[in-house]
Amino acid sequence: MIRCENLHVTFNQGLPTEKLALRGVDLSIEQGQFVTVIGSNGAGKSTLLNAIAGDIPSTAGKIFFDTRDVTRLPATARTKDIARVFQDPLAGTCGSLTVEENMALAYGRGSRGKLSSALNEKLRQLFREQLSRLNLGLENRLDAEMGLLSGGQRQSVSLLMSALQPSSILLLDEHTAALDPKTAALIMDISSQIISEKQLTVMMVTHSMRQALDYGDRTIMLHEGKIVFDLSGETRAQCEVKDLLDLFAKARNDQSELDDDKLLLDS
Ligand SMILES: Nc1ncnc2c1ncn2[C@@H]1O[C@H](COP(=O)(O)OP(=O)(O)OP(=O)(O)O)[C@@H](O)[C@H]1O
Repeated sequence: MIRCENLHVTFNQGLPTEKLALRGVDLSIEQGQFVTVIGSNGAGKSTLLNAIAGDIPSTAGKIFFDTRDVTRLPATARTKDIARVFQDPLAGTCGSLTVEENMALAYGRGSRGKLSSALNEKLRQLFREQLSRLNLGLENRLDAEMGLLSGGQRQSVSLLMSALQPSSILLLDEHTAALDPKTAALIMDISSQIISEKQLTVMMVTHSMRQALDYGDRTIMLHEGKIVFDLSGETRAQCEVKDLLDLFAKARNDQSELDDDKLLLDS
């Protein structure tokens, strides 16, 4: 379970550039729940994920994993709970290491110096099995340098790597946004399989309203650092993309700006 209580994040506090990115987020996500997170540019979506992962310190409020108060724990102390996949395929993997070395790191086999000895045939077989799920032929390219793979291939490996970790929380930050539609669909398909196999607690940021409604069991919308609505159950099941846009317009009380908003992308 993830619980945020009155979470605040302020950047550049006390400076002319001060920015209140999160302004009192209260959110409780049950174990195994899959929450899609939407909101316009600058609404605070990535900041919320970063604060939960411990990459950004909170200015006020608390964060709990189950009953553990992790608010003051650094990101390194949260990695056993959290796996992440980012928008940028380069962000989650190391380009100068091979596919199997990257996967071994995710598997928790230590530093590069120890990688070759840690990589045994049993582990390679596991990696091959995982990679074959992608149908991209990567199971035959374990020794290829990650930097030589395409963005989509690299993102696919990042996703599989997230599943090799023993974590219970998966944070997806627009992880299909940089991919072509076919690869994006493949990644979403594999994401769904991994999430249900491992019964993960998931937060997925997306700019696609369609994706926000088609995946998961709850949708929250952030606006100016606050949750402006929270949909689940029958209300969400009945909700269409147009209804989401209407709700958003009401929350912002500013219909006119919607036309320019990236949220209108409905891919
Ligand atoms: N490191 C930082 N320093 C200063 N301001 C920041 C920093 N990171 C984010 N911000 C600001 O905080 C606000 C929230 O940013 P955030 O990246 O969380 O938005 P977002 O909802 O993820 O937007 P997008 O959809 O554009 O990625 C924005 O105004 C942003 O400019």
